[in-house]
Amino acid sequence: MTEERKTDPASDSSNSSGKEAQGFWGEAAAEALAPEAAPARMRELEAKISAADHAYYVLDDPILSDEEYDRLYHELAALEARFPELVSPASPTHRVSGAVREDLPKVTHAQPMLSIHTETDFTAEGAKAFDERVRKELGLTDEDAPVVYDCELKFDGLAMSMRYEKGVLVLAATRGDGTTGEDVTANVRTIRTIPLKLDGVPDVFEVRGEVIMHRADFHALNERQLKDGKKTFVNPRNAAAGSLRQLDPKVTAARRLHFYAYALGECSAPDFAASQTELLDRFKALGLPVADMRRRVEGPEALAAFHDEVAANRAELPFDIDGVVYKVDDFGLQRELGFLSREPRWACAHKYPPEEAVTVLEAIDVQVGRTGKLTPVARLAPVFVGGVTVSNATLHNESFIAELDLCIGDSVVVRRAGDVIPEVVRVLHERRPEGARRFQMPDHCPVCGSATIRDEEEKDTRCTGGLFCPAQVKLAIVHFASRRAAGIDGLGEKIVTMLVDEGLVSTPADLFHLTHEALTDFITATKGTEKPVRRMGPKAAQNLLDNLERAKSTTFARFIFALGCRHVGEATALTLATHFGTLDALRNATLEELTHVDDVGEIVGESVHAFFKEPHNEEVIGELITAGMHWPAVEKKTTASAVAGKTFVITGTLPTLKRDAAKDMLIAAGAKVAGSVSKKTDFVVAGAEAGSKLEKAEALGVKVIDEAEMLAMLSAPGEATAATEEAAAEEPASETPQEVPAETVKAAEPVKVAETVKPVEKHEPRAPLPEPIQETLF
Ligand SMILES: NC(=O)c1ccc[n+]([C@@H]2O[C@H](COP(=O)([O-])OP(=O)(O)OC[C@H]3O[C@@H](n4cnc5c(N)ncnc54)[C@H](O)[C@@H]3O)[C@@H](O)[C@H]2O)c1
Ligand SMILES: [Zn+2]
Repeated sequence: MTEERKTDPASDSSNSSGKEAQGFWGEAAAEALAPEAAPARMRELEAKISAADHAYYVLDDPILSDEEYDRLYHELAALEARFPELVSPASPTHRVSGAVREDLPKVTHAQPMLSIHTETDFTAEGAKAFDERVRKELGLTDEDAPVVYDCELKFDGLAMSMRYEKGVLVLAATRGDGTTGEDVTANVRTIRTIPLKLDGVPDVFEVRGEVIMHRADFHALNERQLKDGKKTFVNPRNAAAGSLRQLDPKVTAARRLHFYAYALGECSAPDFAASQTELLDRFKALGLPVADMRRRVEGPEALAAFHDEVAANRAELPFDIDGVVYKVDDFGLQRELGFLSREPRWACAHKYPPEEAVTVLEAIDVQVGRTGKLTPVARLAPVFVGGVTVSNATLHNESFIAELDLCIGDSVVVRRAGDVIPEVVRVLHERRPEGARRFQMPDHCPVCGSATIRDEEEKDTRCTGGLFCPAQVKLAIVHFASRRAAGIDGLGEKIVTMLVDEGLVSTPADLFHLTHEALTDFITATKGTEKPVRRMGPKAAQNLLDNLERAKSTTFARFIFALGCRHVGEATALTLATHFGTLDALRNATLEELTHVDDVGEIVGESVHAFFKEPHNEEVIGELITAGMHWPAVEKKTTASAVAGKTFVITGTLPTLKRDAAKDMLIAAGAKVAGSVSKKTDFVVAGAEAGSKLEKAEALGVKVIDEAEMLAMLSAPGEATAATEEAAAEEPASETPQEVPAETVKAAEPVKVAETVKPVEKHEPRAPLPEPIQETLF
């Protein structure tokens, strides 16, 4: 770091480590500078700071982040301390920065408006340093009582002075350069929380405080600006300044500004208040807005405690603050302490680490989530922001990168507020280096190498190797095993995690190769006791194996649903099963054939097509069939029964059928099955102990039937409706298992898969898959 500074004093963007990261900003750089380089560096810093001041105070459109500005400022101040003979009379450190807009009327302040000293140490040491300085100035020793302070929020807005004469608001002015400000009276009158009249105040009464904009209003304003094709504001502080320093009060009125009072300017009653606390209490009693978050305390520990407490509650405030302010409470002591150039000695700002910082985007990595979503992640040159060193930030998706117009190599503004994950919020396009590269989403999954597919609707890119990709395998197996998919009881997330982490299973097909020995094996416990433990108890293991055996006999629709192909919910699985009839027909279907299936459409069609095209998936599907998964042959079209198109609700315990089975039968016959009774319900099938649903049916006059009547209806012919049409209408387009209907089946007994069937060759696309035997019997 030191070396770097020596050889490249102009490098302003390397700001990552060491002393500076703890809040000592540019001072380290100043210490390291060779004396012969000082004059040039100081002139350079003055020019940079002046240019930044102009952009910030006059144009309300900063060209540096606050963190960069403060670092340059502190470097200059430290150089001035080290080389006093080189200090320029026009140095920006000597004046209250700020300037006035030429087209606004000017006001000379009756009393100058000053800045305040900033503590550069963000820790409790900052509070201690201030207290020590105050005690020293006052000549206090350890024997003396602690100093009493008033602690306040440091509002991040712009300072403003309001003059009341005989209780009437006659003038409002911005701080400007401290001596001369801008007359913004007409604009200030539009701020609703500011009283235009005050009762019982001295004849001349100047109230000073901060004009701010709430974060919510700031975001709304920027949205409006975007919509109207106007320039957006960088932060609420600049938006507040831009809104107050306006030629047209109507614009200010529309911007919803707020004001908080914290100081007294000229006042015709010299004894109006004896302390800062009393002043703020009196302001409040007069109806002036005063922030509640303030405290009168004694000694440096209490200052630091206030600093900490406000930090913890900062995110909940509706507006931005950039620190807290400590003020010696007693006005007598304040007078004694006096001023040092542009700053009172009796106050200091104790800031928080900046929430925004500038750094360089070094690379973009891609992570694959549990659902196969590819997420680009920014690899940043480490930067100290929001109190921690940040080197990664999520970039969400390709559109986010496009909207930011972000290239690898760009300088970016990173924001980290509170516990919120760091974000890239802006690109400094004017700093784009030569050779900056655009990012492209990879066309193959970085984890498993399967092809990726772009989902236009959801604006994201996904790995298509759902059955194979290690990033997705846990969720894929949990879904595969879920009740209305393969229906393997006892395979919840916890067991699946264990099986995958222990290396026993890496695809759903591996489940069928689990053995009792492997499941009940002893493993060394990693946490707590060193005693070896069993993976599973013998009984639980046997249950799982039995359930796996049972799950081999399934239906084609359940099988399709279990594969977990994106956008294929239960209803789509049923549609695909009835439309294609066989696994071979489905996996060989062209994109065109798929998108022409009723209720499938383009997005689902593309997803299914990509899924079956991916050799890795095909391999796993082959293994599932070889392992023995089978289903009865599918009857492609059905004659509708009397229940087709009707809506049923099932309630209570039916005498012979499980509710799930009854539901499957109804759906397969083209009925809808709803969860609650409404006017749209055609029939309620009630069993024993039916409760509120039955009452509701009776109240609404919905026909109530029993299981026998339902079965009779199922076997009675109805109008010619295709069963699938109705069922597919309620597509739950999600990845999570919901209610799945079975497809229309022939009442054939499941037959075992022929043992002679060979598994598909690995990685060989379109090699024939082993067929469940019923289908080859056709
Ligand atoms: N990004 C840029 O290019 C750029 C340029 C110039 C200045 N800045 C920022 O502005 C800062 C300097 O601005 P400054 O001179 O106004 O100093 P400051 O904002 O750090 O502190 C002084 C100001 O604090 C405000 N304040 C808020 N709450 C207060 C309270 N309770 N009591 C008293 N005062 C309170 C007042 O407006 C006062 O003028 C820099 O540290 C930098 O962060 C940034
Ligand atoms: Zn993958």
